[in-house]
Amino acid sequence: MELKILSVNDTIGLVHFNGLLSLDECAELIAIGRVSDAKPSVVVDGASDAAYETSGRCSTVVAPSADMYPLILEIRRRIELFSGISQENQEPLQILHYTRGGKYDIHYDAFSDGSPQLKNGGNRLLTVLLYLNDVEYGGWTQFPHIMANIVPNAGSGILFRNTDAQNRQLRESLHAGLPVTNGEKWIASIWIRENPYITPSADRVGQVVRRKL
Ligand SMILES: O=C(O)CCC(=O)C(=O)O
Ligand SMILES: [Fe+2]
Repeated sequence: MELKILSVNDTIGLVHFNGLLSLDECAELIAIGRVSDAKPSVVVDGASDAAYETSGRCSTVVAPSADMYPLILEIRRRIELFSGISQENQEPLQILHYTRGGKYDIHYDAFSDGSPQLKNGGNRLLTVLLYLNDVEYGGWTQFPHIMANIVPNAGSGILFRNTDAQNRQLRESLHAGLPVTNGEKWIASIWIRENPYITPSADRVGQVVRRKL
């Protein structure tokens, strides 16, 4: 693995890198995404803890078990080395697929004060996004406060901070996945918590999913 740093922004510790995954590994993750039972992506409501589908987040998601796929275990290990934060603090790796028009409107990954989600390992300190394919056009990850636009390219990725020194939402970490204008977009995402991640119990997750358009 030969990691190259392409650019850095200090305000949110945004590191744009290349080479954490090989192109073959990107293709393998996409293949895992294709064979898995993908569901519409959801957004978690900070106050109520409900997860809901919304037109503001238009993609499908799978979180394949790391026990089934050695590559996913290996990626978790690499992210541990790269981020300097224990693997235990990582939420499960998600593979996201956006088709044409797919997007994720402007949002914070960190939870706001008082969110019940904070009980599952504290706040989301860091986000790692791995771009798995070249998008024909669009699908940039945009950070309006720091005026950064990241163009998704296979094998590249970004890491950034979501929280300030008090582990509260960092204003400048606001970001969006802009609409895919042409082609499709595959990414893998991992959120890294303050403390070891506690998986919410399956039946609770099942209960909170409801449709809100
Ligand atoms: O698709 C993107 O570029 C952004 C994804 C994102 O912000 C997220 O999954 O939290
Ligand atoms: Fe995000």
